[in-house]
Amino acid sequence: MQKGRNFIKAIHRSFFTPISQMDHSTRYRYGPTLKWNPMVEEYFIKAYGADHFSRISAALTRPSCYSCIHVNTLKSTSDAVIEKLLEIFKERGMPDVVVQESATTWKPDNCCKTTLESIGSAESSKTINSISKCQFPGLDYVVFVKGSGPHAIHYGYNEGKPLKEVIVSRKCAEAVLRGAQVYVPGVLACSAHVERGDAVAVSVAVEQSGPNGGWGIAMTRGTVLQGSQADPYYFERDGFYIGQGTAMMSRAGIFRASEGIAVDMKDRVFRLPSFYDLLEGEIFLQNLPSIITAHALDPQPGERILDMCAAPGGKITAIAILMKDKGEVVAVDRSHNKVLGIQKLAAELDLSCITTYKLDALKSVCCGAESDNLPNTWCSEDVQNMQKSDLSFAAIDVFDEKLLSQKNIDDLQAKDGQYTSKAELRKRIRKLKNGPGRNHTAGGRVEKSQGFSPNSFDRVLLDAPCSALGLRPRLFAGEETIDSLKNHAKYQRRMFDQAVLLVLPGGVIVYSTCTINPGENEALVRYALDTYEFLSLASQHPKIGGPDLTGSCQLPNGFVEDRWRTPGEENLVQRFDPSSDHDTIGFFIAKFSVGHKNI
Ligand SMILES: C[S@@+](CC[C@H](N)C(=O)[O-])C[C@H]1O[C@@H](n2cnc3c(N)ncnc32)[C@H](O)[C@@H]1O
Repeated sequence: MQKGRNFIKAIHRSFFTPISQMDHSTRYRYGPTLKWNPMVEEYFIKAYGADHFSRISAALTRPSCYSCIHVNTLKSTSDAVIEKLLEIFKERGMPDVVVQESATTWKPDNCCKTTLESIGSAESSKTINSISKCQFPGLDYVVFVKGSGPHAIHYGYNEGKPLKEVIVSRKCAEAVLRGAQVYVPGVLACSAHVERGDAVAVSVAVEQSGPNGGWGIAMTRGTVLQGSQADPYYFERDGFYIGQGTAMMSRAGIFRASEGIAVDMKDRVFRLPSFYDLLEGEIFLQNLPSIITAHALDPQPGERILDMCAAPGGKITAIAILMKDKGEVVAVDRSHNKVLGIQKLAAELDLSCITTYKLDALKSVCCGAESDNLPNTWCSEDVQNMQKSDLSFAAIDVFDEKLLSQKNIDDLQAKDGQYTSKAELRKRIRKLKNGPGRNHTAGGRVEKSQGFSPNSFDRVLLDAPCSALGLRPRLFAGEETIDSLKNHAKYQRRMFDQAVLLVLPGGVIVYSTCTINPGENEALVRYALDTYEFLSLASQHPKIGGPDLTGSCQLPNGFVEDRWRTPGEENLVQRFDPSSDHDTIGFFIAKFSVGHKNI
């Protein structure tokens, strides 16, 4: 840790510019550059071309400029929802929200500036939000609410009078950019003498590369900011200001409390209305590509459907709604608490056709009598070993080390009044985060599944755990290495093998990810078609995403070699490009028709 701090200080010194020579007006702005692992960056530049990749990289740092609302058609209609939302916006002091003719999506140009230059110079303007029904065929139950940004914010900097500031963690900042408030655990540093009610500028500390090639944040929670160049990450935070808010606690209070809102955000770089707790059961927020994934599966009422990685449950509930709640929809996830989350969402939406199980998707085929004649690989040691070593694979699943902060440890030690091992503390902190645990959950029970018989589902969705490099907004992307990307791909192929066994001949498999990594997308499709000759790519409706990448990619050092689609097949998949006009997250959908199985 000390080494890292010295390294950061060295960087500070080497870039030191006397304060009088700095142009502070450009410092307090939002114009981040995404950091990648250099090898991964080189791979993506090869795959996309330098210009295209730099557009993708810039788009990832911004949220989509609209919120996408899925209306539960079993309970309501888009028209009714639009009317209710207008009423709610009026009550919230936004009487000028207008209803627009149906929209496809909003081009970023119309609401969010696309280039870093324009981000830096964007003028703050009054937000006129609009609301409209989606125009894509079959998606009239989707409602878009337009937001705006990036806005230049006047933080009130005066020469010689430092701003009161708060530095938040990256995860916290990404949530704030999506419309959240700043909560106490997200605050890393705060100016001296901040009192409740003070206006504070909010910036983010993003991981920096350390001397040993890793990434880290060399800052202790509770750091005092002086508003000078000696402050931690002073130079690195240039262009990483996400808005201004009112401190809801004093500086001391923020670092003493364990929960609550620390800063009530009043002026945000991106203004997107919050839908928290709104019209529960009638609507839920869902990315457009996720909605389209459910359509691509084309589930029919009465069928038996499996979602192998179902939590938090967005796609499986969308599927159940498309099936009019008729049929058998099986939702599995390996996480007990996440399965409870699916149950909660299904109950909220009043869906009764969904059955949930805790199950490791790598073991989803039951290896009983029925499957005795399967090739060894399906239940082999290989698969079991992968499960043991896969903890680091599920990027969006990672345990939040932040919770193991010294303060949390101190609090728990103080409560106990005795020494407790770090492992025990970890367990308890996880409980604090995840709730009381499997045997003490309020209400729902989670059943464990032993797996399912081969050829027992009409359709299977594999919305695979992935590197999540398409999720927006994202302020750092350096954690993924070429090796970790390869591991994701291995894991996904093993899961796909299980999907192939479970689906009936004549059935459908839909594979999707929220990453821009072709090694987890196009390369999986190549693997599937090369391994199983009875699979073929099927066309998808509606088709909104672009074509996939064709050809192959090999780095000069031979590290990555991916074979992708062959020309002619590329239009059968949907690749959602975050830098495209649709302004969605980065996403990939492939749909396979299953012919007569010869395994
Ligand atoms: C991309 S998310 C799925 C999102 C979900 N389909 C939705 O639309 O709400 C991936 C999920 O896979 C789960 N997962 C990861 N590894 C798994 C495994 N081996 N078996 C089952 N689920 C797994 C994670 O817990 C995570 O919830």
